[in-house]
Amino acid sequence: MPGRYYSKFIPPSLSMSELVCQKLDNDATDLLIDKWLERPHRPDAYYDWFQRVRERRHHATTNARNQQRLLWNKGVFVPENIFIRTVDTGRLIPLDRTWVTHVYHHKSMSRLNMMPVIFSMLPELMLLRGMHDRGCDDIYVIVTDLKRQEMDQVTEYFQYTATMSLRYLTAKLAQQIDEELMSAAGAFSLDQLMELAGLACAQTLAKVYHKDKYPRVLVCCGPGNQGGDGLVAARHLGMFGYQPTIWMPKRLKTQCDNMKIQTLAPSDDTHSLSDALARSDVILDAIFGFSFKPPVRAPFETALPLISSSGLPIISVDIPSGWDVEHGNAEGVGLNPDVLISLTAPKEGVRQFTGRHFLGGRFVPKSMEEKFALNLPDYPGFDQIVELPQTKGTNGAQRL
Ligand SMILES: NC(=O)C1=CN([C@@H]2O[C@H](COP(=O)(O)OP(=O)(O)OC[C@H]3O[C@@H](n4cnc5c(N)ncnc54)[C@H](O)[C@@H]3O)[C@@H](O)[C@H]2O)[C@H](O)CC1
Ligand SMILES: [K+]
Repeated sequence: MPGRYYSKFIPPSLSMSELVCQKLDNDATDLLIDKWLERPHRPDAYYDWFQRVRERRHHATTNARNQQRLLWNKGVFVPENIFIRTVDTGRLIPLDRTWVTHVYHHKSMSRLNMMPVIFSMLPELMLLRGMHDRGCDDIYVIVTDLKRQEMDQVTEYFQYTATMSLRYLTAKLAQQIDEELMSAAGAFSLDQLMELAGLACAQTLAKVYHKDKYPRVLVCCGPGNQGGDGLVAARHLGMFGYQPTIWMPKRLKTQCDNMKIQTLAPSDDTHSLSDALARSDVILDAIFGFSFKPPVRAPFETALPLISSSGLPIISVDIPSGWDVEHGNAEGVGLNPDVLISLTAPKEGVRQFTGRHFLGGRFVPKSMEEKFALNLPDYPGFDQIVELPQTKGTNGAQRL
């Protein structure tokens, strides 16, 4: 992993490591298991359970079901050098952190007292075994070739994320922070904030959708400040070499006109939107932000389904339009974007968002970050955006 970037909010993942995956045959697996069983221990429920796991494995392979595999690379096979991978993400997790984050939560382990073996590998393997019982017979054990110092860094990452996590904002808190940014505590003007927010949106789009393949960006702007973010983003996208078109049923903005960015005539019908969708490669959804209150009103109640049915990739600003700021897409009327760029801090409603998730709004003073316990991630280098880990929806077990 040397030289590869990860931080407290960008977890180390399989793609960052140079694993040599190896599939063990049954004899080799047995040898390894026997070696573990030789480790000093008192025979207990874990020992029995692991024996049963072994038997089941033999039974499974005899019946030509999925093979059990241990995967590792050339690293030295010692507990300090071992990560496991969770079944539902592609993350690598050091064993000691796994104990905290997963063992306690696994139903099948609840009847056992786990404390005596907290530092042992065995329950981890059983845990994995138990987790995989539902879907497959593989045990994924990944031995890395990380140096001690790198292991410490990764462990530090997990310790950090176990104790701190990014705060998700309610609508009220988002509004309060917004106001505070424009009070003496932040001393920003609305235009300044919007400029930085719009730049972050444009950077996110450019990072995910390259201009050679997705030159025609349809920027859909709503009636509030988020619509302003969209206009700023359109201007930056124009500067970056994209060909933005603005759909903004409520008002016009001179800067974009000056740049000859095509703006569809404001209108409450959605014909112009339908036409524009047919001529676009990607959509920037800057319709509703944290002041949205359902249900969706005209003309957006027609516009959102039109946008969804276009099949074009969508990047949403702050919250996918149509989602309740705190309860998400419970009503099912909102857009389902591929990418989300949250501003300042993610909103409660997007906890379940499974696409690529970026954070922008690199303008929050440290004092405000601490006051509101936002636990913001570090922005890399001079970027206006930082990508957050995807919350769920990827199955690491299938990705290796
Ligand atoms: N600090 C920051 O993070 C900054 C974020 N910015 C962006 O501003 C929006 C919030 O702006 P606001 O003007 O408060 O609200 P909206 O953009 O969400 O728009 C409200 C707008 O929409 C209308 N509306 C509300 N509900 C409905 C509905 N059901 N149907 C139709 N229309 C509806 C309402 O009447 C208003 O006109 C935030 O999300 C960020 O994107 C700032 O740019 C900079 C600081
Ligand atoms: K939005």
